[in-house]
Amino acid sequence: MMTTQIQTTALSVNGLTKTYRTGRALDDASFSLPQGAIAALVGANGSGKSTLLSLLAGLLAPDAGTVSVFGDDLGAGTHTHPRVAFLAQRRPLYADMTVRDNLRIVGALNDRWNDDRAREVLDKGRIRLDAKVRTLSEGQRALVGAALALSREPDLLLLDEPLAGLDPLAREDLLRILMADVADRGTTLLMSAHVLSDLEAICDHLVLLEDGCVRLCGGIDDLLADHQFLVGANDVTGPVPAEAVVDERRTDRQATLLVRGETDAAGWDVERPSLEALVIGYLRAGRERS
Ligand SMILES: Nc1ncnc2c1ncn2[C@@H]1O[C@H](COP(=O)(O)OP(=O)(O)OP(=O)(O)O)[C@@H](O)[C@H]1O
Repeated sequence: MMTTQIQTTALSVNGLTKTYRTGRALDDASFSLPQGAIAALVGANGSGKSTLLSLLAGLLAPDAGTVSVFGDDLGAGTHTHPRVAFLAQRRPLYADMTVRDNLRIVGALNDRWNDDRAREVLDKGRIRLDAKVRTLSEGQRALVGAALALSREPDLLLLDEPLAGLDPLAREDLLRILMADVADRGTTLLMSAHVLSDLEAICDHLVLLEDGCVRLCGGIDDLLADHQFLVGANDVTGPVPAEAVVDERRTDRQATLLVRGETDAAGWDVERPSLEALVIGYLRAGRERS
């Protein structure tokens, strides 16, 4: 018997726009993520990633556009949603208090709270409850931040550069804990990152921002299948339509084009991009445009 799987939309963003006094940080951004997606949010410095995450977390009010989380509209002002947790880049913890007191305070502030979940995460990270937060390393603090976020049992977890400043082992610990949550609870993750090699193995969706606009988004397998590198001698001009070319590199001898969609590649060698190469192609093209 055939079964039809109906995909629930975890997050739907439409025309989201935010302007600071310094200028427009997010410009008519639209995308959606299915429930259970593990999505990487990438873009150059200043492209709007933190602004987008703060808007989705309901900590900033948009100038225009809508955000819907599991079908609930967040509305126009600053509204947090009980099914959403946000781990901000600066990991807001009470540094002079113990880990236990941090849990107690954040637990008291949230209706949805599972203290056992926090203790489980801290235990996995070998972090003592009576340790003062200020005595913890960067990696340990990241785990405390993750414990606080995961104990709210979010269905959508937003993470702003969760791996920044962590050594490879601490990154692995944090990713393992996040992935266990995804496996246990089907949590949808959207996390910003600069180092894609960390996320390549675990992410299945990508959202790429360029100057506040969503330049690329979708399932990673589909995006990779829809792009190719065409490599040839520098004098190959080939029948590639200009609008298909995302990025073009030329050295004295060789030309490399990143193209989107099926094109006639006669005269070129065709290579499939890795996720990192695809993202770098878009970022480089974006930098040249700006
Ligand atoms: N509170 C603020 N007031 C004024 N301008 C801001 C504020 N926050 C961000 N910006 C500006 O908005 C733009 C987007 O910034 P944002 O921090 O969202 O980008 P980002 O992609 O997260 O950057 P990074 O990768 O460096 O963390 C930048 O030009 C930044 O200078």
